[in-house]
Amino acid sequence: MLLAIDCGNTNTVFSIWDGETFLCTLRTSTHHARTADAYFTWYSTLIKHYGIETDITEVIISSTVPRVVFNLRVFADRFFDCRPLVVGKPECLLPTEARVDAGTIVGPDRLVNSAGAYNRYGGDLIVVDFGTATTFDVVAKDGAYIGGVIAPGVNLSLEALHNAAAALPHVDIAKPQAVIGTNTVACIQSGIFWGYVGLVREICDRIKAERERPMKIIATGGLAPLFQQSVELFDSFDEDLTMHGLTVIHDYNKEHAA
Ligand SMILES: Nc1ncnc2c1ncn2[C@@H]1O[C@H](COP(=O)(O)OP(=O)(O)O)[C@@H](O)[C@H]1O
Ligand SMILES: CC(C)(COP(=O)(O)O)[C@@H](O)C(=O)NCCC(=O)O
Ligand SMILES: [K+]
Repeated sequence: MLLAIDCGNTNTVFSIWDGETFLCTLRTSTHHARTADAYFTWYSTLIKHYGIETDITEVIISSTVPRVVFNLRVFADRFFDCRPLVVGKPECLLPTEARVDAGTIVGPDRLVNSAGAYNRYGGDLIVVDFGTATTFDVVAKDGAYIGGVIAPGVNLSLEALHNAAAALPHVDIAKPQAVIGTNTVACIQSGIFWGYVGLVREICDRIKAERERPMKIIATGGLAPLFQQSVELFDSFDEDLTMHGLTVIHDYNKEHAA
């Protein structure tokens, strides 16, 4: 069985893949100082709680936070006696190319999303991931990641308003009743919600115009459905796209191992 780990700047997600389905998905906050022992304590408690029979023999990691990789490597080695595959490291082969400026280190989550999306939907895609940052990954006809867009994440924008303006409270994102807010919370929700609808639409339209072709828009990340329910922004919402991408990259490396 494969343990796939997707470490973002906010959350770290573990999923167990038995070759056909994800048996479970566990989520913890990302914290670089968490030790291998602490990961295992958390992990084994939840596995026991859910009563899942596991036999982890392989681990694959994608991390947008380089500092956490060391402890995750020790975790894989100590508790599963295996050397994890780390996306972005030279020994981890990718099924598709990244055609970007020389010297650019693309976020591994974006390479994984591109590989997962190409496998499920084919080429000519825009993958929108609502994480700490909101990323747009452009996938060419042949599956190559050819660049994209990085915008501040929804929650990050809400936090930035609260942190910088003394009179603005912390607000959770929600679809506002109207565009014109008649109280402070409604005003902030409107600014972020409708601002993001505009941001996503404008960026996707401009990418399509720049590429001069129709493209499918695939959304992932917990906040995508919130946007989709009010306006048609995406062609598909794919909750486990990053995890799927990790299994695709894992399979590719098994097939092509020397
Ligand atoms: N279903 C959801 N509803 C509301 N907020 C969510 C949901 N899923 C994730 N978030 C929030 O969205 C932000 C990004 O989360 P996540 O996708 O886990 O980011 P990352 O991959 O960068 O760690 C975080 O602030 C998180 O709390
Ligand atoms: C853009 C990101 C911060 C998004 O990370 P996330 O929101 O998933 O935590 C990450 O993909 C990253 O650090 N990228 C490096 C630069 C690049 O992709 O071009
Ligand atoms: K992510």
